[in-house]
Amino acid sequence: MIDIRNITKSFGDRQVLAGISGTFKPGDTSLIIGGSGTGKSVLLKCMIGLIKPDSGEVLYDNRNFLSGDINEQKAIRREMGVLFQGSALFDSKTVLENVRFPLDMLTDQSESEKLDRAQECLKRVGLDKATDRMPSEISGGMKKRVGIARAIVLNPKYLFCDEPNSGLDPLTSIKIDQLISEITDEFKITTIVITHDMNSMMEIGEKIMFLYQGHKLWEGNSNTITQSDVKELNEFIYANKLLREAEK
Ligand SMILES: Nc1ncnc2c1ncn2[C@@H]1O[C@H](COP(=O)(O)OP(=O)(O)OP(=O)(O)O)[C@@H](O)[C@H]1O
Repeated sequence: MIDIRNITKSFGDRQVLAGISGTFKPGDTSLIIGGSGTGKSVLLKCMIGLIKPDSGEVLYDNRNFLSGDINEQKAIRREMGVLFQGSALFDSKTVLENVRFPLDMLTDQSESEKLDRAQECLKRVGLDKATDRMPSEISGGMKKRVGIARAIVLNPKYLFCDEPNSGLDPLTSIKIDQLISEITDEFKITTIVITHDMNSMMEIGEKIMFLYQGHKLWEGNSNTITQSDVKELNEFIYANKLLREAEK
């Protein structure tokens, strides 16, 4: 369970997060949605420790990530998996080496243990036959799968995905969403996905938080999102629908 409490962040005199609170549960794929520049990525970065908020708390299973002691912070970091936008694979490493990388960096497992675990994760994402390929030789959807395998290789309790569908066609996007959702459910991970993809919202939004100009304006799920009376959310959904129509 992740609890965020009253997170604020400004850059100069521009307030980007104006006091965001919320709870994210294990086994749920929770979405943070909103238009461009509304603070989604900054919020995610505050949660994983890449940006220090001006105020507020982030609790990982009741452990205070921002003001806890350094060893506790390290332990929490070790329990996080992150799928970055664009997958962020190492171009000079094979698929298998990319997935093995966190094990090389953060564990003292034997070579065979690391190999087994990396292969197991690649199998889980359906890429066990692509282990020796280079990132330049695989499709965008496969790269995302490698990114997911790498994000789960250390068995995370918390998984963060920043725009996992960016650059993918609608069908591949749905498959990636389903994979994230299945893995979340299977391993009871607390997963947070940043997206502005309408399909994702309808397919995997067990909990959805809508940000608008640094404020949380609405919270609900894929069943309640179309019934909201929040004008800004309805406009966001409408704009998304128009975009989808235009893409057809
Ligand atoms: N390091 C920074 N320094 C100054 N301003 C920043 C910094 N990081 C983000 N911002 C600003 O904070 C605002 C929110 O940015 P953020 O990246 O969180 O938006 P977003 O909702 O994720 O948008 P998008 O969907 O386009 O990625 C933007 O106006 C951005 O320019």
